Amino acid sequence: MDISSKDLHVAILSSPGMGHLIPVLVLANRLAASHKIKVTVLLVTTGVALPESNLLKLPLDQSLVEFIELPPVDISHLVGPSTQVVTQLCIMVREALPLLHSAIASMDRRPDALFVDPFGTEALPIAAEFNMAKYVYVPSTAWFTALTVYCPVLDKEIQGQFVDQQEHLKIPGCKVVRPEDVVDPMLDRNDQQYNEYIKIGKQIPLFDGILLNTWEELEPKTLQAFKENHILSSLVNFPIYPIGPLTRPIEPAGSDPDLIQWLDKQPNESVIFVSFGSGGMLSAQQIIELAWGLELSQQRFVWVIRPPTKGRVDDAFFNVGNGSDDNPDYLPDGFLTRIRDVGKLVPMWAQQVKILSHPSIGGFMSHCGWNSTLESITSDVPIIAWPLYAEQRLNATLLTKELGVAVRPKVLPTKEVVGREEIEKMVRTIMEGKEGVVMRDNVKKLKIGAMNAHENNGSSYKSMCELVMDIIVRKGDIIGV
Ligand SMILES: O=c1ccn([C@@H]2O[C@H](COP(=O)(O)OP(=O)(O)O[C@H]3O[C@H](CO)[C@@H](O)[C@H](O)[C@H]3O)[C@@H](O)[C@H]2O)c(=O)[nH]1
Repeated sequence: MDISSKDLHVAILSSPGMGHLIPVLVLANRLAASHKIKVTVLLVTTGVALPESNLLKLPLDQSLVEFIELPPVDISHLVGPSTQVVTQLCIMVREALPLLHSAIASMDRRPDALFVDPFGTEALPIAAEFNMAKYVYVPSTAWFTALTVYCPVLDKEIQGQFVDQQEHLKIPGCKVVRPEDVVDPMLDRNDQQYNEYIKIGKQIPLFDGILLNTWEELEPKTLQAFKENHILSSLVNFPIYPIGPLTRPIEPAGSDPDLIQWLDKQPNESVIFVSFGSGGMLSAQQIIELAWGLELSQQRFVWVIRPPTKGRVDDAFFNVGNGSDDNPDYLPDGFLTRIRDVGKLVPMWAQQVKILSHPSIGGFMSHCGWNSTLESITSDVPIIAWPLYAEQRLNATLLTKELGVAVRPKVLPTKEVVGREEIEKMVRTIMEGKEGVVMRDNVKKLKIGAMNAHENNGSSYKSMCELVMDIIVRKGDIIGV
């Protein structure tokens, strides 16, 4: 019996958070649409509504993509007010593992492979029990992944906090990491999220391969380092599948037709879009500086606005779906009247891809979540990099220092307030300065490279075919053909 991709069933486990679910849905779509694979997406839920009801309609081929929301997990007895997001995510998925087990056990057609995101690596024994091939899907860069799998080595080599190191962190074969760019879980080695992160780094290499939402031409050096086994030196031929960029399609006609009509009336590349992902929030003082900076720049803008955070900058991560903000009384006096003709505020959540891909958008002030970054690149839009949490400082450094498609503030926005003059300057730089023209040119070249990667002979297309072939071979081994 010959097995083809049409005979395959893949289950994908998504941890909570829009930044995790969206890339999983997009991957599910791709497997179904291009390879006719049946896909079941299993989402770990927390009882909070998703901010976008249309999201689940994303699959192009509803007959091949099934979506299962696992029953909500309650972790309130396991966390406190100071528990960090990464720790919460790991606990949520851990608590959901028995639910995942029952969901798979009750499937009529047992999946041939289980994909998990980095927070789902503890599902490994479930994949083994059900004879499934197992892969980790990291919806981010190869650089971040290298840091994650190499962190257990750095843990042994380096004394003291990573952020206090005088020298850059070295990962064999890869670009160095500046101490100030380390991911959030590496900021404090005494916090539980550091231990969770180390555990993830140790577990990833136990899978059958890693899928990355990047492409060969974007990160050649780091991908080469993986292939030549510099990073995972204990393993021979550990497969890496750079299958990106996978980005969500433009949202269907939706909630804010007035905004799109307004954008239709603006000149090409004249509007800056300001949004900090699904979880990003700013302090009260930073919101005031940002409002002034936008106003002083005299550029048109669309700003996804949320109330000031009372605590952390990632405070909206688990509950953005619950909020509303119709009364932004924290903005400077008279701001709304003064910006009436040039600025639009969208409370809490916007149709980001629809906005970014609109011809009138000429810049994106972004927290540099990797989905937002890819959406910006594939819409030809240069970036003001405003990293807040997770691996976003690494992404901002990649965008500014290596790819030349972004500017960023001199200070880290999580440490100091970025002043209105600097904001004004950055906005003008990308919207009307010479540097902005260069960045726009660079981003257009990146977009062409990204599109080529998905062509029939493109690197990501080939990588995806190799992945599908790997699942077929493993299924063949199991059923003995
Ligand atoms: O108003 C909004 C805000 C966000 N989005 C969408 O939500 C997603 C947000 O994803 P991302 O930009 O990656 O940010 P986060 O939600 O913060 O994502 C988390 O997950 C990413 C993938 O692992 C990491 O790169 C980030 O750092 C991490 O914070 C994107 O598709 C956006 O288009 C909207 O559609 N409307």
